[in-house]
Formats: sequence, structure tokens, C-alpha cells
Amino acid sequence: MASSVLSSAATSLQQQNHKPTTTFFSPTRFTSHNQLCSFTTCFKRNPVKCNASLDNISENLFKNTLELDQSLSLFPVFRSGYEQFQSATAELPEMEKWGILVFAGFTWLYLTARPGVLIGAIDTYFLAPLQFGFDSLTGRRSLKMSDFLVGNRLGEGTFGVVYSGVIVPKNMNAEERVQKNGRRNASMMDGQFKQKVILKKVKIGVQGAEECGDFEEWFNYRLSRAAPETCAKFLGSFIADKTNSQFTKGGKWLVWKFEGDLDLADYMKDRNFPLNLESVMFGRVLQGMDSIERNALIIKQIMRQIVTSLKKIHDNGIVHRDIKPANLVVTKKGRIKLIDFGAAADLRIGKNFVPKLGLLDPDYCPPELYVLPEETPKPPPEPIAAFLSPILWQLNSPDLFDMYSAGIVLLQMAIPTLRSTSGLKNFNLEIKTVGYDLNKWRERTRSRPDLSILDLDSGRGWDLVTKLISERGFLRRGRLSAAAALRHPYFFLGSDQAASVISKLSLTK
Ligand SMILES: Nc1ncnc2c1ncn2[C@@H]1O[C@H](COP(=O)(O)OP(=O)(O)OP(=O)(O)O)[C@@H](O)[C@H]1O
Repeated sequence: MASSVLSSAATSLQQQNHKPTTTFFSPTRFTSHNQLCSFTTCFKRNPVKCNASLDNISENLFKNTLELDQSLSLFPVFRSGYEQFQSATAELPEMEKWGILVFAGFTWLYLTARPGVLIGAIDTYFLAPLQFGFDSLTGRRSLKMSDFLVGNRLGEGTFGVVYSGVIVPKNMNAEERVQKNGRRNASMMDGQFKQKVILKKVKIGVQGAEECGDFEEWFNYRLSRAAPETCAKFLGSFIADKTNSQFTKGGKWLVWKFEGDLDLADYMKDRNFPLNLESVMFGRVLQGMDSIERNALIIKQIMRQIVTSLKKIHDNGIVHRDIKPANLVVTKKGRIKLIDFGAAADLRIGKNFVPKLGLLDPDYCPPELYVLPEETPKPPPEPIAAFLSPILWQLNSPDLFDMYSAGIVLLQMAIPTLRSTSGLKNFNLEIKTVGYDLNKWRERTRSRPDLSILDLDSGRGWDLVTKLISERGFLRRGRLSAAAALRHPYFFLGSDQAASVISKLSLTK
């Protein structure tokens, strides 16, 4: 009887073509197969003793076959893939089947490891052309200079000048209106112009400016597909078609949605920082806490947003390379948006990566100065660079470059004396002399910093910042990545998130 049950179980398995390969999908199924083999040996020796375990095995096999059928029927794609795999490898010995599976698993891991060769290829060959087609249809790729009225100058970098501006409604001649009103800015204030924008004029005649403008445009399009919530909304670009008081014919302009009046640097200049951001971040004044706790909560919420955005861009192979308060715009809703991708590098395909070229603000730049070691060669053609990028990323952890800058931003937010330019410069001199060891700096600095915010909750903030501001260690690691920072106990408690949720709930009442 035992042998007939055994043979019927085996036949039924064979009929369903599930015999050994079923084991690939579930550890329990694998156990049944092993059980079946050991049972055969055991049965030859002692048929009576083995009867009980036979029932067990047949029950297990039946359950497992059912389980496999159920799980495969939930995912028709897997079912057909599984069936194809079965028929393609039916003739192969077990070892080779395993070899194929291990190879496929390894390839999958490689293609999906940071910086994401597979998703990058999908983006390049499918999503980017799709976005281009969609934008062309909706007119986003055919912006004109007459679509905008340029206002105040907001800032100037090496490669561009930034202005505030507005979108001119269709069927209105903005220049005529300005001439009638006499003053450009007064005209912009009248109610006709509903949508504010930020315009960046790429400098003409400055070496590398044009290239930098093209890179910034490329990064903005790339992020608008990959991580739109992390950065200011990019509206497109145009080339000025004539020269007048604002435009020079042939000059390139980039345009973004206006995200907010102030950046983090502006807020930090105020003596009242971080309380000046309390109602922006949480929608109200936090109650039932002393001022240090309120300050700490606001800073934690800002830092959480910065690190979360960094994680998203790093997941896509992009390193910003210019993280600083002036490049973090605060929206009306309390969201922190990254801006200024002119210095960013995409290390999946080597975009904007030139060996030994630092484009950085020395106050926020890590000691290694470069995102990849100096001896890294010029990137090969894009598909080859993309193929090699997971190895390059694993060996060099380029994302840790931004994490150092994020650490400096945290230190500045938490220690008031480091918010001034001179305070930060002095800190940078001191930290260099102690080999970028924050604990040593704490012991030796003469600046008597107020560390109370970082020392709260048994010094969680201090511990985090010491793990961000440091030299690279073994294998160019030794600093926390954005993902690891988000798992640090500083963020773990989530009190800032609770406050944010509670404030949102009370606002919607
Ligand atoms: N989308 C935006 N919404 C609101 N303000 C913005 C936006 N983009 C830029 N700004 C403001 O303009 C300023 C300058 O922008 P940006 O940093 O891109 O220019 P830049 O010329 O490269 O300057 P720098 O090189 O000195 O950082 C920012 O500090 C910010 O205050």
C-alpha cells in the first residue's frame, strides 16, 4: 500500500510536470522532495516503519503542489515564465538548472543594484522619449521668450544669473503693458500674472557655461521623471530670439515653477531660526514643549526631508555635489526642494563627471574634494559606463560626498554660531586640524558651541552628525549613506513626523 501511495504521488507529480523543479519556488516544497528521496531509501530498509511518514509526505506534496498552483495563478506572468523555464530546461540535468537560476538571480541583482542599470535603461530608451513626445504635444518643449516677463535678479553663480518672473497669459502683449505702466516690477504685480516662475539666464561667453546649462536642463528632466518630489518643478527652456533690455539673441534660459520666497539660507540668517519655520513646517506653533525641544523637532523635520530627497536622487545614480542651505528652497507647504543641479553628476552614465574637476562650495565640501577618486578615468561611452556603474558605485560610494555636506547643514542648523560665514569658515579650519573627527573638535574647539539641540535624547543628533562629518574610511565608506542615516536612532523616534501628522489633522478639522 505504501509503495502504491508513493508511486501515485510521484506519478501525479510527473503528470503535473512539477517534479524536481517545483523545489525552486518554495523551501517547503524543497523539503518534500528531500523527504521523498530519503523516504525511498528508508522504505527499502524498513517498509512498515515508514508508513506514517509516507502519509506525511504525500500530504505535503499535495499541499505544496496546490500552493504552487495557487501562487502561480495569482501571477499569470510568473506562471507562463515558469512554464517556459520548465519546457526549455526539461532536458537539462538538475545542476545546470540551478546554474541557470543562480546566474539569472545574480544578473537581476546586478542590474537592479545602485545606481540601477535596468531602470536607467528603461528611463533612457523608453521614459525619456515618451516624456519628449508628451511635452512636444503639450507645447512644453516650445517655450518662447515672449511667454515670460523677467523681474528681479535673485542670485548669480559662475554659469548663470537667476531672476524671478511671471508667465504672460496667452493673448497679452507683456512688453506693451510694461511700457504703459512704466515699471516692470509694478506691472508684474498686477493681478493679470497668476503664475510666478524662476528663470536662469545661462551666461554667454563664459567658458563651460553653455555646457553647464545643458547639464542642468538634462538633470532637471531626468529628475522630473525619476524623483519629481525632490526638486523644483522644471518647466523647460527657451532660446531668446531677439535682443532687448532683458534678453540677448541666442542666449539660453531655463525656467522653473516658483517654489517659495525663501531658501534655507535665508531662514537661517534670521535670529529666530528655526522657530521662524515652525508654522511653515508644522502648520502651527508646537505646544507643550520647551523651546529647545521645539527647535530640535523643526531641525529634525528639515533634516529628514533633506536626507529623504538625497536618498531618492542617490537611488537614481545622481550625486548633487552642491548641497548647502542656499540650494534648498522651502515651499509654502513646508517642503524642502533641492535646486541648482548645475554641478550634479549622474554616475550611472558618467554625465557631468570630469575626473579631478571640483565645482564646489569649499564651506560644504568633504575632505576628499572629488566625488570619485582622482585616478578614476574619463567615463567610457554611456552604455559601457552604465554596465560598469554598479561596480564603480560599490567601490567608491560617491553618494557619501553629499552626505558630508548634509552633515554640515545639520551642524549649522543646530549650532547658532556656525550659521554665519565666518563661524563656518572657522569651523572648517578647526575640523581640518583634528582630522575631521568631530569628537576631537568638541574637546578642543575654542568657539564654545552650544550643542544642546544635538545632545537631546542621549545625544542622538550628535551621534548622527559625527557619522556624517568624517573622513572616508575603509573602502571609501565610513560615513552614513542617506538610507543608513534614515535608519539612525535620531530619525527612528519620528517625533517630528508625529508632530507633523498631528498638526495636519488639527488643520483639517
Ligand atoms: N524654483 C525656485 N523657487 C524659488 N526660488 C528659487 C528657485 N530656484 C532658485 N531660487 C532662488 O534663486 C537663488 C539662486 O538659484 P540657484 O542656486 O539655482 O542659482 P545659481 O546662479 O546657480 O547660484 P549659486 O551658484 O550661487 O548657488 C536660490 O538661492 C533661491 O533663493
